[in-house]
Amino acid sequence: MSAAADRLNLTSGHLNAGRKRSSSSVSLRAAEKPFKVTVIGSGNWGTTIAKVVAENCKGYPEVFAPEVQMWVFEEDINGEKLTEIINTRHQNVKYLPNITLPDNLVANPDLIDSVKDVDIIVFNIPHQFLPRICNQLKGHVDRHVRAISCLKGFEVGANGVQLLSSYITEELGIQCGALSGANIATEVAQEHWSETTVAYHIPKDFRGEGKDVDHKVLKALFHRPYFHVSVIEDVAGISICGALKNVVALGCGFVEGLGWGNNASAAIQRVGLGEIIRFGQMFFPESREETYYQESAGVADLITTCAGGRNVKVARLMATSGKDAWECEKELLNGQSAQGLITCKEVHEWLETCGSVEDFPLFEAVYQIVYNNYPMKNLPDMIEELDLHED
Ligand SMILES: NC(=O)c1ccc[n+]([C@@H]2O[C@H](COP(=O)([O-])OP(=O)(O)OC[C@H]3O[C@@H](n4cnc5c(N)ncnc54)[C@H](O)[C@@H]3O)[C@@H](O)[C@H]2O)c1
Ligand SMILES: O=P(O)(O)OC[C@H](O)CO
Repeated sequence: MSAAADRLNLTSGHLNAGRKRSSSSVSLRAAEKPFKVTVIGSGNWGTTIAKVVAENCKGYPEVFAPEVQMWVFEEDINGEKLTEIINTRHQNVKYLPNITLPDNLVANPDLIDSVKDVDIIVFNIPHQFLPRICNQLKGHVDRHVRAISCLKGFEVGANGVQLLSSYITEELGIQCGALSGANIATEVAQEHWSETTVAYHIPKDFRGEGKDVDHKVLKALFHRPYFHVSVIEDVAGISICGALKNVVALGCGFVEGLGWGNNASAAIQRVGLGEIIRFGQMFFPESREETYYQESAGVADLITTCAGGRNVKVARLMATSGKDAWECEKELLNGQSAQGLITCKEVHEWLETCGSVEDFPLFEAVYQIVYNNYPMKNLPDMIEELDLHED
């Protein structure tokens, strides 16, 4: 095959849509051996991203193996296994109902079997389950496997506060980037247009175009006509925003539930964006400030989450019902997770460890409301009292 002939000219609608920094070329080299892809996770976002990935793997057989495995945490749904329902009726009736999934997406309840001979793993589970999943995967994933984390949260432990992509790299010894954006799963699943950001550093042991994963491969894997992908390098920036916007969304839900309206919600988002950026500057200086403003994973995700995400809904119900966070999550989400409830505790623990709680009054207020029943009506004072700019 000639050098020209072994390059795929992906349609301009595929690789060239929108402003793109990493993939101005439309040409993508056919893989020597098509990349085999597995998605770990089958919740609301896990199933949606698996649909996106399976559509592209079917569309680009020169680059990807058409069959995509999706690891499913097995559940019994009215006497039937969830995996059987997905594989026969092509719907995830519990976590993404009324969306038809591609028939090349195969649900697999066996985690280890789902990553057999895999080249690319897409992690997409609620982040509290990541340590157990990584523990199970240890020893079963080759060091040349590449990964993308779609999770939103942090890992806080002996190593301080860690990005989940770094945690995956450390636990499994594989290169891992991240995908994050203004992406309410059901809207993406319904193929309503949205944007996202993928961030990935090319590793030192990169084996070459056509043999290894690069920015163009990642764009081909995730970009759809209804899901426009920007590929950048700032893994830390997009991950910080993705994790912390969930904490800000809880704050928005509280003031909305109290009936304070749009001005109060905008104030929380303003303060929240400032704290997100400060968190990045203090603890992840490699993150880039422009990512917060320019990328879908930045302020756009903050806006969409605060408008219609699960965290805001849970916090709103807490305010209107007086019930605690866990009751509200259970009542509203049918087994899905409001990640901000866990993230605000992780952030609090980390900030306490490094004596920086007072630098992040909104994050701290949200933590105190969720875990220690502080009255939400005091939120403005809690932010004001600790305001660094006060004389
Ligand atoms: N849903 C969205 O709109 C959305 C959008 C972007 C990013 N995210 C992020 O993606 C990540 C995954 O979210 P999601 O919406 O797919 O999940 P989800 O909130 O729908 O959670 C349900 C999933 O958790 C699984 N689960 C339950 N118990 C488990 C266990 N013990 N071990 C492993 N898995 C278990 C369930 O089987 C199910 O697949 C989160 O970090 C979330 O913040 C979500
Ligand atoms: O429903 P949430 O609050 O988990 O937010 C969903 C996505 O993260 C929005 O991009």
